[in-house]
Amino acid sequence: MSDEQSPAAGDGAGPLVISGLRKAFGTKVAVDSVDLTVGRGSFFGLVGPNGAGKTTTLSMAVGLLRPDAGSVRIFGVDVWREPAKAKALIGVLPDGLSVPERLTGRELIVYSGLIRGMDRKVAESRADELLYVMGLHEAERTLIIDYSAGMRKKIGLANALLHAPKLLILDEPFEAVDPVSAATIRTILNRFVAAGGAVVLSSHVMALVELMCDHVGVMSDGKIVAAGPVDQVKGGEQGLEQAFVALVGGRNEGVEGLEWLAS
Ligand SMILES: Nc1ncnc2c1ncn2[C@@H]1O[C@H](COP(=O)(O)OP(=O)(O)OP(=O)(O)O)[C@@H](O)[C@H]1O
Repeated sequence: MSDEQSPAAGDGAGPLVISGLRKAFGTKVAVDSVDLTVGRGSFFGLVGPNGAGKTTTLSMAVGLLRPDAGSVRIFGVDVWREPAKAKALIGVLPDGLSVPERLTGRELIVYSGLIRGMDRKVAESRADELLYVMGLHEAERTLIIDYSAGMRKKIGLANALLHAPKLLILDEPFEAVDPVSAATIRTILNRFVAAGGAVVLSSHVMALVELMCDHVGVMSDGKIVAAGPVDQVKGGEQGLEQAFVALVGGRNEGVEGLEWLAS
């Protein structure tokens, strides 16, 4: 894949360099020879239809799932050779984050800071700030088991930001999040990138990716079928959504059935 994918990507020590990544589950090749490069100050959107391999790719990128082949470097640090060093540099919002349900939101953030070796006072003051900006301060003493889907997303994002990472890897960060909270999260992420951080996010909302991201990678059937600056990937199409459908192929077969639905 060319350095066109993301600015300043050619030095090999950029925020994220994925090379030849592969993962199969039985006979299903979920991720097939994926190369991706994300440069400094870049906002990268990973898009693709259901089952394309986005979550599998991101899980391998952050050291949660071991690849069959290939490598992932975070600022030059190999995720599988030096996992602790690499993980200190990244903030992760995994897909379907499983969190200790019997903790309150505040406890989750503070304990997470302590586990990361943070001073308790620092962890507590960052927890207060993060809970406030995420609009979760009123729910800080509510058990996570009682959080809504959107609240879980936001507490997960707060957790990802806690240790001031340099790269954020976020699987569907806006899913189930209300528009006001989404605007707040967008502001936080834009500030993070403007300050020199890099963000990789997956999303199904093309308008959002087009609005926020400077670079995009399109996955289909385990492969990257297009990657580069958003305008380049859009090509001659009017919007990213049209380009996406053209790249991955629309699917309307069978829709003319279901006559019973209209009866
Ligand atoms: N643990 C697993 N065991 C078996 N198959 C899996 C596993 N995880 C993923 N897969 C398969 O790998 C493929 C890619 O899945 P993945 O979750 O990465 O896709 P995705 O692009 O994130 O999809 P979505 O947009 O629906 O979240 C799918 O065919 C899925 O069924």
